[in-house]
Amino acid sequence: MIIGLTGGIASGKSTVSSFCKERGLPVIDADLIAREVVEPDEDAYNEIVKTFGEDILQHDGTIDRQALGRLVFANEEKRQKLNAIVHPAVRKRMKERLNDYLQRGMETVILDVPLLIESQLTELVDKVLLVYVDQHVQLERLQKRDGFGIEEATQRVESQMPLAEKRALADEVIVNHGTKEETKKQLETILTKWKVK
Ligand SMILES: CC(C)(COP(=O)(O)OP(=O)(O)OC[C@H]1O[C@@H](n2cnc3c(N)ncnc32)[C@H](O)[C@@H]1O)[C@@H](O)C(=O)NCCC(=O)NCCS
Ligand SMILES: Nc1ncnc2c1ncn2[C@@H]1O[C@H](COP(=O)(O)OP(=O)(O)OP(=O)(O)O)[C@@H](O)[C@H]1O
Repeated sequence: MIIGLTGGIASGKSTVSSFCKERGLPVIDADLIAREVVEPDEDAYNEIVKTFGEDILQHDGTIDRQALGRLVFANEEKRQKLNAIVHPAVRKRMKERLNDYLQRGMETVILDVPLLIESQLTELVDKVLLVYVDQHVQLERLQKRDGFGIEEATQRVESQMPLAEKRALADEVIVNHGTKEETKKQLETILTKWKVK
């Protein structure tokens, strides 16, 4: 079974995916792959520099993620341009990793993809598991974790489909308002229901 783990920025996906890893389940993390495919020897890196200019580079030539983030989350057209460069490469590498795991005989694989629903990647998965929080909790946790002000945090949250809408498209929902322990219990209940070993 291929499980698509999704949510919104700072909703708690990494928290849930680390519980899955602790339990021995293989997790493919789209955020990590999105970092790999923009390293300096990759095609997407050259496209990004061509599109956004050298101002988004650090002294060592790697992409300054803070600077690029400030640009794209303040401008929808720029965010779409970045998506058009990065997403095909992420999709390709995710499929390769998934095939590797399946060939090695894994019965369950978790795809941790923040934009699973927005990017129509649900076709890759058998079940969609959503990590949900109310928007005020999401904004508070995002500001606390990344040190953003309310304006920057709001821009990032609003660049994604509202979690309330994603809820209707998920097979199961973990509500991540309580303690991390309570979240872990919800995950266990769902995995048991899905007969994941
Ligand atoms: C804009 C970038 C440079 C900011 O980097 P930064 O290190 O600050 O954030 P990071 O990559 O860890 O992402 C944090 C969260 O932001 C959200 N997010 C990232 N990219 C996007 C996007 N294009 N649109 C909406 N939300 C996004 C996701 O919820 C993600 O989990 C980076 O996010 C990026 O290259 N984004 C484009 C690729 C992408 O869509 N990645 C998401 C999964 S494929
Ligand atoms: N149940 C919880 N109670 C309190 N804090 C939490 C809880 N779950 C997650 N957090 C905190 O909220 C922040 C966001 O969680 P996490 O990093 O797991 O989200 P994410 O969905 O993976 O985010 P992103 O999409 O930005 O990568 C983190 O600082 C995390 O420690």
